[in-house]
Order: sequence, then structure tokens, then C-alpha cells
Amino acid sequence: MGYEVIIPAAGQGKRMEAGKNKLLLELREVPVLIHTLKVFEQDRNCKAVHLAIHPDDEQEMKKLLRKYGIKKVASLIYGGKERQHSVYHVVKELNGEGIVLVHDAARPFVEIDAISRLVEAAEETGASILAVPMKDTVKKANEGLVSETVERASLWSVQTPQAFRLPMLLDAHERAARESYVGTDDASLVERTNGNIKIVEGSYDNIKLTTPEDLYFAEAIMNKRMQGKKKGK
Ligand SMILES: Nc1ccn([C@@H]2O[C@H](COP(=O)(O)OP(=O)(O)OP(=O)(O)O)[C@@H](O)[C@H]2O)c(=O)n1
Ligand SMILES: C[C@](O)(CO)[C@H](O)COP(=O)(O)O
Repeated sequence: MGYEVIIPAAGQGKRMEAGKNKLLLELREVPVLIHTLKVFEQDRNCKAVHLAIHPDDEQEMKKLLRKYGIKKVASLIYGGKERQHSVYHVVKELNGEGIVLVHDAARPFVEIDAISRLVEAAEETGASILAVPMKDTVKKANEGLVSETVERASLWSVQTPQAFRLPMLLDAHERAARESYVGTDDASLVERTNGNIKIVEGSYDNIKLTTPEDLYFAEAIMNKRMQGKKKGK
């Protein structure tokens, strides 16, 4: 059940328009990055955290790790131009055949129960992803005109963490690098190597903080969790 986790945190958060890496923004006076890292600090199955960072954030992030007593960060590695490059820079440094998770630093609301179900699935199939059923109707379009409505029953909104046996993840990244393929998640690279990827149903709360309005959703999720705690849930 033990796993290591790669946390890409080397983005610039351009769509958040905060003028700095969105991971340094605070939710209830704690930086987003720390909210995310605390989940893995608290999960006893997490053996080590590997953080991909931007050189410009290095000092600030190191300071935060000390301030909040984050102990499981085993390596800090400079990321690359795209998220995928940041993950690859870390994957290359890891050893063994165990389960490795990749989790966006910008998803602070993932829960330990979901991580455990994800890891269990990856132990069976070699790869698994968290996802939720699509709620919207999705259409394809050409130059602003609808060309097709996609069958919703088979559509999932994909989240992180995503879990893989390390050799499978490494092979997929090496192949993508050789073929100059850039995908928006790690599973899309594994799909190209014909890996079987199990979908594990997650929670709609596990949002990625991407644009400014996501901060309002984040506040609502934190409120809901506080209320739950007060009621002893
Ligand atoms: N070159 C990059 C780009 C992104 N990420 C990380 O990947 C996660 C998901 O990416 P996204 O939400 O797109 O973050 P940003 O790239 O920071 O945002 P934007 O695209 O709006 O600039 C984030 O934790 C981000 O820090 C990364 O490690 N390296
Ligand atoms: C990996 C991911 O969070 C899964 O939903 C997503 O694909 C990242 O994409 P983005 O382009 O960085 O928002």
C-alpha cells in the first residue's frame, strides 16, 4: 500500500492572474501548496514526496516547508516548460518498481480515502486515475458551429492524483519525449503505450485552482468541511 508522490508545483499560474505562482496564495492564511502537502504528510501510506519547483520560487517554498514542519519532501527538482516536462524531470530521478502518484500541487482538496482507493486499483492494474462523471453536455465544434454531441455516459472529468507502477510511468514519459508528444495529464502518455488504466471515482470537491473564480469554490469547500467537523462528521 506504500507509495511515493510527485507533486508538480513549477507552474506560473498565469490563468489565476495573481501576479505570482498561485500555489503561494493563501486559503484561510495557509498557502495552497501547504494545504496540498499536508494531505500527504497525514497519509501514513505516503513514503516520500518529490516536488517539482520553479527556480524563482525555490527560496520561498523552502521557507514554507520549514515554517509548516513539512517532513516528507525528499527532493526538490527544477521543473520544465510544461507540466509534463516538470513531471518527467522528477520521474527520471526515481528508482524501483513501486507505485508512484502524480498529483497537482494546485488540487489541495484531495482526500486520503480517495488516495487509498486509487493506490489499491493501481496495485491491481498497474495504473489508475481519479475522475468524476461529466455533468455538462459536451459538444464538438468547427469554427463556432456545433458538429457533434458527444455521448455523455462514457465521459469522465479527470483529476489527479494518478497512480502508476514506476517503470510504466517512466516508459511512457521516455516515449513521449522521443516522439515530442505533450499531453495534459500523465495517463494520456500511458494510454499511448497501451497500458490498462483503471478509473476510480473521486469527488467533485477535488478541484484544480485554475482561474480566479476557483478561489470562491475553494472557500465554499473549506466552509463545508468546517461545518462537517463541527457536526463531528
Ligand atoms: N511547467 C509547469 C506547469 C505546471 N506545473 C504544475 O502543474 C500543476 C497543474 O498545472 P496548472 O493548473 O496548469 O498550473 P499553471 O501552469 O501554474 O497554470 P497556468 O497554466 O494558468 O499558467 C500545477 O500544480 C502547476 O504548478 C508544473 O509543475 N510545471
Ligand atoms: C492533470 C490535470 O489536472 C487533470 O485534470 C489537467 O489535465 C491539467 O491540465 P492543465 O492544462 O494544466 O489545466
